[in-house]
Amino acid sequence: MLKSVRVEEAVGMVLCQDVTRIVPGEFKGRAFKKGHIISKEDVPELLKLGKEHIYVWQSDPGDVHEDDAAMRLARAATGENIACEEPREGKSSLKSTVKGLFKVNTSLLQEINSVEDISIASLPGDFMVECGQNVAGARIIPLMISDSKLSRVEEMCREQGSPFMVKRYKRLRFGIITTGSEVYKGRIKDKFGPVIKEKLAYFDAECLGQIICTDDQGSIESAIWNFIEKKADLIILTGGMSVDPDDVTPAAIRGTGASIVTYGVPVQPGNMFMMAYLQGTALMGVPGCGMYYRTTILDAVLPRIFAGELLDKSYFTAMGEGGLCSHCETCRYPNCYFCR
Ligand SMILES: Nc1nc2c(c(=O)[nH]1)N[C@H]1C(S)=C(S)[C@@H](COP(=O)(O)OP(=O)(O)OC[C@H]3O[C@@H](n4cnc5c(N)ncnc54)[C@H](O)[C@@H]3O)O[C@H]1N2
Ligand code: MOO
Repeated sequence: MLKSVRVEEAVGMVLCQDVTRIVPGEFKGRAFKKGHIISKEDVPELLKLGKEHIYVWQSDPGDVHEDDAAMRLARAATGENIACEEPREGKSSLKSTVKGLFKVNTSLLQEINSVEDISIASLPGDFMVECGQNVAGARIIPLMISDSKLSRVEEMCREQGSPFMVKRYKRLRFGIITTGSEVYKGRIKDKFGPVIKEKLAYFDAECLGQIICTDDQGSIESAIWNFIEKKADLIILTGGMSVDPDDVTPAAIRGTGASIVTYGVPVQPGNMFMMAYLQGTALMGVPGCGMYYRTTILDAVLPRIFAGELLDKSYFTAMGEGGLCSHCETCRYPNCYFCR
């Protein structure tokens, strides 16, 4: 239990929170550390900081102090490939121990945060994270909490698992099929292949090659089968995705008998994107915008493919809200709302 006492009477007692000193333009920080045993010399200092009364700790078996509580919360919430740190100022940070895709059990996190005085804030789910990146912070609303509330949270996590985990990216094999008579016939230089290769380099993927096809359905289908035989996990087809008579890429994908997840997504740039699966291989038809804009639908989809997830139609339909890129002067994706 916390008890307020006059500073003059607090000598020998344990300070229950950090005491902050602010001198404008000079200093802002901790003057006294939580846990400090107050001495006679501290009394005038505390009075100068404007503290005539302070909280001291009076032990009560039903209460847990904020640091211990933060640690218990963080431990309960820590899932696969996540580590939690010793609390500082009543907060324990959860960090990813790998590069990968951060996943959140949204309903569980909401249930946890519905317990009074509990607060866990995290990155949004399906966020690409680096090794060592902060993914969540756990703290209680100060300065102490009843053991029963913490136990409730621990029980939820025992029953439903942790609300957070990070999925490591798999090492996938991919092929690129570049379509367009202008590229095939050498009228222009291919600019799409390098963009795709650069995006995939982030995931440390293995490139099985690039096939350049003219706008002919049969040739594109053969190129798809070529990569299927080479056991590609992922085939990316570029160009020919929209409305001209020469745009035959969607027809070629359908022509292989692949099952189509979607043709068209509520995302700009990326409207004319196609996603399909053929014998377990993911096929992606990427429209011309994927070559032009820094961030498109492809950047939202790739991390989930590399995390080993199977994508369905509802994943794409949910992208409408937040699917409109603002084309910021400096793109900070994934630190933005796009495709969440
Ligand atoms: N009336 C409509 N017009 C457009 C629509 C629509 O719905 N109705 N959709 C638009 C969208 S969205 C996109 S994105 C673009 C492009 O779609 P495509 O994937 O069909 O792109 P292409 O026509 O094949 O090429 C567009 C442009 O880019 C050049 N290109 C293509 N591939 C390469 C490459 N590998 N290297 C260099 N340059 C390349 C190509 O020469 C064209 O200039 O359609 C909108 N239009
Ligand atoms: O497929 Mo287009 O992507 O929206 O510019």
